[in-house]
Amino acid sequence: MAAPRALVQLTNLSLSFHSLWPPTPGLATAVAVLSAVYLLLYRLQAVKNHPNEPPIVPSWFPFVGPLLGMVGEGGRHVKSIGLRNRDKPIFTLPVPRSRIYVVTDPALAAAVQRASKALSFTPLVPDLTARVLGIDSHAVEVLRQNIDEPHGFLADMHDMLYTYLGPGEPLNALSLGAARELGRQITAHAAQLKAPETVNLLAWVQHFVTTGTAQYLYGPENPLAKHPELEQAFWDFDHGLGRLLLGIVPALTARAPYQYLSAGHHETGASTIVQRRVEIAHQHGLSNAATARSELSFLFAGIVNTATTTFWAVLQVFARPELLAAVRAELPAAVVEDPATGERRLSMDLLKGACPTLHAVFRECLRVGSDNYSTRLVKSDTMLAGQWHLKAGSIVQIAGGVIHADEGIWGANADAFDPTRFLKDGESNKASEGKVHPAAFRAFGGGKTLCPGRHFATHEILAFVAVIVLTFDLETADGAMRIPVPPQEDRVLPVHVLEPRTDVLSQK
Ligand code: HEM
Repeated sequence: MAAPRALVQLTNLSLSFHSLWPPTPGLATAVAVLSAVYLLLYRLQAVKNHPNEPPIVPSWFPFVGPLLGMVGEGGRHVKSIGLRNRDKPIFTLPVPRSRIYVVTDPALAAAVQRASKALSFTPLVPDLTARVLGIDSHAVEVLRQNIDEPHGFLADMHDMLYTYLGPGEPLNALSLGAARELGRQITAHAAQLKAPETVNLLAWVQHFVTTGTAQYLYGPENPLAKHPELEQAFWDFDHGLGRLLLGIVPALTARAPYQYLSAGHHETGASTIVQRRVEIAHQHGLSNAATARSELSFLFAGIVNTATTTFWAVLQVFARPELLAAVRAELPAAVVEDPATGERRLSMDLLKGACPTLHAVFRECLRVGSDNYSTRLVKSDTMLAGQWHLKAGSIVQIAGGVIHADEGIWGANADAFDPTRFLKDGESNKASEGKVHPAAFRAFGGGKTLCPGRHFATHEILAFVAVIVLTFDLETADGAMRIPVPPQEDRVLPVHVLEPRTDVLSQK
């Protein structure tokens, strides 16, 4: 016999329920079994693997709850669990047949970074790369060889990147190339402006950074210059990355980068760092097709964080007249004049030291906007900081978003945008006075995976924001007095600095 349906009638806002009670015997049994299974799973998830395992935060949906939460709410899900459990420097989220250990304390984050032999990101790279970039099985095998040993593909690439992007001549040359290219694009754009122009600020900045980065990294024959439609495809890829990581949509194609490599354009027009990357890929036996896909990850690393951080820095400065005035007042100290030609140009060397407010804005944008997770696989059972037992095969995530929002670290105004916290004479200058743990600033990750591009990104972004601030005035498209700053869209996997939840339309 079919169970009677519950009927809800809505009449003049009064509700009349026809109850399922008394239940049929079949329904009652099903409910009893489901309840028992639920209670069992709920209790099971709270059972520790080891007495010293970090405290377990149970999920309302045992085991799969954290994964469902990440699919539905992105990084915000784990961040909100972390913020509700501030008393726990590390906690455990049980997931099917594994554990996720979430670290929310800077000192423990530093301990994770130090334990790089047992806690490593690299074993996760081959599968993630295959999922996101669609590289062939031979390339995946190459990535798997000598993981965490010298002379594997990943180790060689890692060492080369840290050498070429560390302080020194190659970094200076690349920074200068980037600043010149972005400066050239902005100047050309400003020169053709006859009347105020209304733009979507994020898209506007993204355009310059995308085409500029492709140009200075890969040269004039770069795929984006040859196929302008790829610019939108690149950002579609970016916005689909969360789903690619979760394996939800099929991998992309990389035909244009393949054509670029096959024609040998990297040998003639690309930056030295890209030439070295292609060399290493070929030395390890990667085909041009796999190398082309692998390069997409470098283009991605070079573009997305830079574009989004530049957007926030420009917006935050123009949204606060007093901040705009302060930044404009300090910029002349970074401008040098060529005595021979009288030509005035920004000095990359002077920019960071001579413009502390601009530098503080940059760092505060990253603190507020970066919810990234530094992820590690537990390769063998590990006692972290002599206190916490981490089980082999589990995942450790350092929750940047929780650490960046911690009032205990940043002060009572942790949720506010306040660049003075990074200024020596600032009002809330805990950070600049060295009272903040060095591992609390998570925007560039840390330890072995610390972003190799951080020096370069700092030069590039400071120079780019400086050029925009010196070249344009910005006002809202609707003529409102103040430029509003929208909240961040945090319901995504935070694969890079968060974008705004709503568009910012402004007039230049
Ligand atoms: C504001 C700009 C940038 C931010 C916020 C940023 C942030 C990050 C973060 C959080 C990671 C992962 C760290 C971890 O897992 O612990 C990373 C990795 C990386 N970044 Fe950046 N990045 C920026 C700009 C750049 C630029 C401009 C480049 C290159 C030109 C670059 C190249 C890389 C590379 C190659 C990796 C992977 C390193 C590895 O796995 O060994 N980044 N970055």
